[in-house]
Amino acid sequence: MLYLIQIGFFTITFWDILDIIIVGFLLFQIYKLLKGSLGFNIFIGLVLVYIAWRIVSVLEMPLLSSILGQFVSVGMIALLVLFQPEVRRFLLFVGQGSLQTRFKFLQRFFKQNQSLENHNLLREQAIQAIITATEAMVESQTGALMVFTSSPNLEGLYSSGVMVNGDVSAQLILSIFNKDSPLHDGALIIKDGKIVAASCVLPVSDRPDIPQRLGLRHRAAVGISENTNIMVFVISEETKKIAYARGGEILEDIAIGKMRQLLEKILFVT
Ligand SMILES: Nc1ncnc2c1ncn2[C@@H]1O[C@H](COP(=O)(O)OP(=O)(O)OP(=O)(O)O)[C@@H](O)[C@H]1O
Repeated sequence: MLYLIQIGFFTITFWDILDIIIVGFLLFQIYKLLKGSLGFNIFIGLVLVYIAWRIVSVLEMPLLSSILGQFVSVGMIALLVLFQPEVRRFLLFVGQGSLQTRFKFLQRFFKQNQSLENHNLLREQAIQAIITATEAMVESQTGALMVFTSSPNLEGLYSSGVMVNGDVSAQLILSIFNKDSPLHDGALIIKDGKIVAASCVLPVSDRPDIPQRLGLRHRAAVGISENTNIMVFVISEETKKIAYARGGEILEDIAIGKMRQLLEKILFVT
């Protein structure tokens, strides 16, 4: 036996301490459950009877001890009957607590996996939507300017256009760049996989080395990509070619497969 304190015949062991802590915890939980209810007074009454029984037992008063003893043992059954709803609540609380802790890790693991799967699915859908819209615009010789960013400091740019705040879909992109749409002029801005704004005016690059054949749409793509981490795709209305601008440089006439590869690299990568 592991003795912690021993004063003459009076000894306290480690198990006594643990016993007191557990009983204290259980009494506190019962107090929390019954606080404010009528059952609280009954509970206090029963606790007092129990304490009295323990005292008379220690003092070796047999008659009183056996009466109170009977009362306490019948009292246990009465307690269960009287506090049936509270006991149920208590057991539910104990069971729920331990189950929750046990499964918390698994829940977190599955949640993380699920959100990663959702993220990848959304990303794949967004890339496919942009590719589908691009193919359709190339086919119909529709000019387009699409800006991709994750920078939070572009408010100035949005203010020149119209806020959209929509999910990326081929239909939405095609409707925006449709020649009859009031939003077709200017740039579409996609931030973190969302279409944030359309019809935005971009700063035009004045670099002298940009080929003369490239007009304002391409120069605006180069302009916004200079000194920023912004990537831009341009679809030429005139030549039906796709161009890609980044870091102030422009790659003309990229294949649709190359565009998909670039989108996979830049579009809300985790
Ligand atoms: N500063 C700008 N910001 C955003 N979009 C612009 C800007 N300047 C021009 N554009 C867009 O470019 C269109 C004009 O394109 P323009 O023909 O001059 O350019 P381009 O580079 O030759 O393109 P394309 O090959 O499609 O003709 C405008 O209708 C407008 O939609």
